[in-house]
Amino acid sequence: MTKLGYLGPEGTYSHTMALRYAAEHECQPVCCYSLSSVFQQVDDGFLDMGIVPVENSTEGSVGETLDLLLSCEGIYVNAELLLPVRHHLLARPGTVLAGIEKVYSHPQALAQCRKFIAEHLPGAQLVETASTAAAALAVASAPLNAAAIGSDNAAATYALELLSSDIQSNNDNVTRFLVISRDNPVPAVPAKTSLALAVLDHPGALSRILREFSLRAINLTRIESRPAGSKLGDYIFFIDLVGRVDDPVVAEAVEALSNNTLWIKFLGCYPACEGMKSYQQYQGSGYSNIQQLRGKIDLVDDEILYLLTMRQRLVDRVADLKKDTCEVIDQTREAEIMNRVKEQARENNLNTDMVVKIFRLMLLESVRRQKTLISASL
Ligand SMILES: O=C(O)C(=O)C[C@]1(C(=O)O)C=C[C@@H](O)C=C1
Repeated sequence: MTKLGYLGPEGTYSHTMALRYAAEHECQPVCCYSLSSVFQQVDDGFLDMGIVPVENSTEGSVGETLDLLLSCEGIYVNAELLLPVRHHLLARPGTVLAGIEKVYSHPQALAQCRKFIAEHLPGAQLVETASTAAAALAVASAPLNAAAIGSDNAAATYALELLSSDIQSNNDNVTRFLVISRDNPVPAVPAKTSLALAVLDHPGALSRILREFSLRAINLTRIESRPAGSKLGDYIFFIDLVGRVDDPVVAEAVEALSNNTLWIKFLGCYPACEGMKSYQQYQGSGYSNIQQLRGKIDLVDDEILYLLTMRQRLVDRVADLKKDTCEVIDQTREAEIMNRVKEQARENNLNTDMVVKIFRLMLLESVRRQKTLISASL
């Protein structure tokens, strides 16, 4: 039977997720005692798959999972799963709410149930444990004045009762898990693709990377930075995008990233989870029909207009500096600009006459605008 590793001990939310996945996919959950052990055992072939938490809607990313995804060669993401986090107050049979003096749980779970504790257990001592499962285990052999905060699965695992259900302050608290394995069959659409990349250290590199996606209407559902572990200020970016890795538009964007990246690592392509917003927004991409192409042309036009606006703002600032001399036209600078753009036009196989006309028009407009601004300020 297929073996699925999860971060134990039994009764953790990872265990709950593993049980749910195993029920649907006929596999056997295997308890591991660290995230790196899940990755290592998948890599060694002892486990076929692993299930690992990657982010929580309240607490943010699980950095260790991201680091392991990056450092383990030949391990890919095959699925994403969402688990709504439901905390309950667990206690041994016979315990009553009024008699509880100690509450055990992981610090995050205690924090996430702050309102309930303040209202119903204001005098109780809070005891922090390594996991919600460890809290349930402690309470299973404690006197009847103790309770744990954890899942219904932890209650079942350690023969505890639910004294109060759904005691979390935020009902939208969700943890996202990834299923990892050694192979990565490209799924049917809708799918997501995860990448990690190191951005070159020059101004604008990150914005150019993001532009390659926005120009192609590729929706990024997540971008996360992690320290590269080398020197302070060096970061690695983790990107999740909506689209299959073999979609020509996605492939073209990834190819275009190479000008601004040191390296790119493909982390996996997997079905987009139905609960994710991005899934509902997924329209499909491509270059195959006129609507799709016109949509992309509109995005490029938006970008041109945005850049014209940015250029105009800079020209206005130069006008400010020219107030004293009132000499607006700078022939040397204009020649420099024209030479540069002509060369780039040739390199990019653009009609140089057209590019020259556009830039002449822009420079003419700069001069007109600067003259108006300067005379208005005098
Ligand atoms: O660089 C300058 O001095 C500017 O005023 C900007 C600018 C331009 O639009 O790029 C505008 C007019 C000058 O003749 C040269 C260049």
